[in-house]
Amino acid sequence: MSEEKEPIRVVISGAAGQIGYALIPLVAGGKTFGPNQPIILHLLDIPPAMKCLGGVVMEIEDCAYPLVRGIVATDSYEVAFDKVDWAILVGGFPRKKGMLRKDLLAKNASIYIETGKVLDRCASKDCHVLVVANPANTNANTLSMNTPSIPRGNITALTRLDMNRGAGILAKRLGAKPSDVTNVTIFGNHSKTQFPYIDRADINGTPIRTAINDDSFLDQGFITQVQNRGAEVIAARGFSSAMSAANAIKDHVHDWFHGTKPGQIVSMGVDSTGNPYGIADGLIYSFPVTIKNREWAIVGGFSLTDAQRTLMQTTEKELKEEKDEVSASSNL
Ligand SMILES: NC(=O)c1ccc[n+]([C@@H]2O[C@H](COP(=O)([O-])OP(=O)(O)OC[C@H]3O[C@@H](n4cnc5c(N)ncnc54)[C@H](O)[C@@H]3O)[C@@H](O)[C@H]2O)c1
Repeated sequence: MSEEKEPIRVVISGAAGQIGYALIPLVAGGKTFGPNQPIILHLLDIPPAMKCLGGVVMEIEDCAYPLVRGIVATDSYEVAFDKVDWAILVGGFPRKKGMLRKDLLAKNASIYIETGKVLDRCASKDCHVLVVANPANTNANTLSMNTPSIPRGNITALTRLDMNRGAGILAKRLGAKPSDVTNVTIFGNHSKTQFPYIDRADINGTPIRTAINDDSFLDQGFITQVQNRGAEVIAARGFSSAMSAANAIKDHVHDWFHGTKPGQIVSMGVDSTGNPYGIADGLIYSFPVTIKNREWAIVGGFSLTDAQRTLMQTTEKELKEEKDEVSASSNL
């Protein structure tokens, strides 16, 4: 009989929210870290959400998950981040009606400065961090500037949902299985400026451009559809994507933990410093990556037309502006 693995500590912030409710069953049920990896769940939320979080804890207990070896539910950052190995940061301040982007950035910057400071002090020095809360790339960058003792490569932002959306749209158009569409790439920010790139994507070995045979759709309609999909879900449901966001978090963390398969390329918001695409250093920008031993590497050499380079620069410009706005609001 093989020896049981040591449990790892996994914190989910914003655990009482919509995404938390859809994500916890995936993490607790072994879909992220695998069916043999015991976990201790740390669940963080703010004081007004503690009653609701108490109900979530009861439900986790009632699921009797074999892998869950402990639950810590708290509104204290110090308790939540104590010795954690993985941090999935979903908690943040939502955009309210009439709120300026500048104000949203400043509000979340203050949360992610504090989160970074406490994480740096309390978490494992090899803590792997995924930031989900929007503006995800910029929150991840703000956090990283406040975690000097955690490697910058360990801080990432979620763009896997955009990648999955792209694969889903292409598969639907082809009447195919989404899992047959591989290597759709997201460049840039998790926002409406993101650039979904399909010239390395294929379906069962056939390039997507050949299979779809409609350049005007691929170079325009498809891009706009992926960029606007989140807003479409909000307009229909009245809430932002939660089931699909949780599923994408599961995919991101699963591939980071276990590594990518041969030939598989995934998208993650990662440190842009030294990237092979000429994007400015010091951003958290989404690139195509492969992953081995829990370290990602950017895949270079994608061929790009001038129009595609312009799309990459548009989303880069937005990230630079967000970074500057955060610096101006917080003297980072
Ligand atoms: N990157 C992506 O692909 C992606 C996709 C979907 C949603 N999102 C973002 O994820 C975030 C969460 O979405 P949701 O639908 O679960 O929202 P939600 O409002 O249902 O839940 C957010 C939770 O965070 C908590 N929270 C607020 N401030 C906190 C803080 N300082 N510390 C800890 N917890 C805090 C809230 O109390 C709430 O329980 C939002 O910012 C949303 O825009 C990102």
